[in-house]
Amino acid sequence: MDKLAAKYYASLIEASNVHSLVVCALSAAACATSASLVQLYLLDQDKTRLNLYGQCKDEHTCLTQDISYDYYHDALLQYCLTQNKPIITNDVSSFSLEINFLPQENKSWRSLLVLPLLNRQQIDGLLVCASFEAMDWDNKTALLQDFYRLTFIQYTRLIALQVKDTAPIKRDKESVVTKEHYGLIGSSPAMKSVYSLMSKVLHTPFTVLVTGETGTGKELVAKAIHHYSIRKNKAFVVQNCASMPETLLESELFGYSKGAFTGADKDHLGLLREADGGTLFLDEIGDMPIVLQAKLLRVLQEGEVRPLGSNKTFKIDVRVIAATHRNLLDEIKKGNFREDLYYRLAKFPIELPPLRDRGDDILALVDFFIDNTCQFLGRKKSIISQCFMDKLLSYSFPGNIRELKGLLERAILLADDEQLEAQHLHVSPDRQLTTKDNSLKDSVADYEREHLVKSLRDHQGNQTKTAKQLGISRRTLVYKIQRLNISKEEFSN
Ligand SMILES: Nc1ncnc2c1ncn2[C@@H]1O[C@H](COP(=O)(O)OP(=O)(O)OP(=O)(O)O)[C@@H](O)[C@H]1O
Repeated sequence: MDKLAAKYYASLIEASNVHSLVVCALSAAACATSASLVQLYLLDQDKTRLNLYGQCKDEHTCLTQDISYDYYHDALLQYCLTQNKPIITNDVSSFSLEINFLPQENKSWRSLLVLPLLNRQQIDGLLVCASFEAMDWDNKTALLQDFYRLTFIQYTRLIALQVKDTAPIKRDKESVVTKEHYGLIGSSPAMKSVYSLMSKVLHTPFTVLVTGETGTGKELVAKAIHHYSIRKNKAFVVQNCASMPETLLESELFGYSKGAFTGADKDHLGLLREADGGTLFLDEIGDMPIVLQAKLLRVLQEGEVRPLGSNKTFKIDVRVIAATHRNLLDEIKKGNFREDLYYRLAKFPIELPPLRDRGDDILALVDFFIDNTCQFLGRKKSIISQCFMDKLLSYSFPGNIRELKGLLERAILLADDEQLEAQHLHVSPDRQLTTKDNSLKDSVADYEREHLVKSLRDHQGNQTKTAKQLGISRRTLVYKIQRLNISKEEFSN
């Protein structure tokens, strides 16, 4: 990197948008390491999702289309993020763990470097370098970390500039993150019931069980409960119970003392103690091994934890929020989940509705994600064509909000300009709503049409007043008028 440093540092400083910044950061790493593959992952604002921002493969740099990367299933990446330790090996095949983040190639990957990237003492991302040859990367880590520290400073500056440039963006009322919505987007009746439940449990120490299909926002709700509660200044600790083997999960959760097992060369606090005073979010609780369920129940009942290999117990004050997409009552019947733990966890259940039951929320979410993605990419805000929106609205979203977000990010990247057309939306045809659904859709549309026309008539065609009465934004109203093909004659007296 030394020789190249000047060139890349200069490009870093000169980058005028996030896109060119990422390209520069990837090229610099590829050049410094001579790796065949360089990937840059960044954590999202909430520090829960890892997004693949771009990769440089065989000197070809590109921003990726599959932005969100579900790293919970990659123990290696999780390890680097949680332990803040790089992984360097010249024998990738010796790992017993599956490495899903490296693309399948005809040859086998031989060397791997996974480097945690620090931004003001916090881990904000990971740099992955891989090669088919043996490499000597030990002496590159400090250089790369320094370079990326500067990249983060520049990144923050560019984002701030973008925000300033686009201000004042007047956002729709429903896309504004309001306090009563706890930072979540959506004001459908189904979501309002969720907010009401959240408001009841916020200031209690109750354990909460958040259920709902995958991608409905269970983790986001857990985080909101923490951030709006009196525990907000203490830790919010996340553990996915499906991503680790039983013994590792046990030592992660309960901690261990030095010498408890081979390799335990120092005391390990464990997540329950790390979350003391704060909140522990146990995702995919339905997948927790049954032996650990019994141990967790004991901790919840007694309010104390005993690390592995220790005879001391420690008092803890932790609010546990658990989440699952499984039906725990079914799991109890199958013998996979303890009934006593279920009743302990489900003291206060919150069920999140799937996206298809959230009515107009989809419009607010689309607006929100498009805004965020375009801002991040330094692009003008995308314009949605009618055919794009129609295709979107006739899709059933099995992956819910996460899928919606991914589809929009991909569409924005695929579009050559700011206009989003139907061909930019890659949805599986067998998930388009069926004819049967369509007849229901038509009846709903007929009813909606009638209701809108009446409301518009009542307000002499005044859109602001009509939107206010209907509890939607003016922009949504305009969109609906267009979609339902309502002409002016129909509501003017
Ligand atoms: N109401 C919302 N407003 C804005 N973004 C949301 C909302 N709900 C979910 N999201 C976004 O959708 C994605 C998925 O959310 P999250 O991870 O919380 O879902 P989940 O139900 O926990 O998923 P899984 O079951 O797969 O663990 C995240 O990027 C999250 O930020």
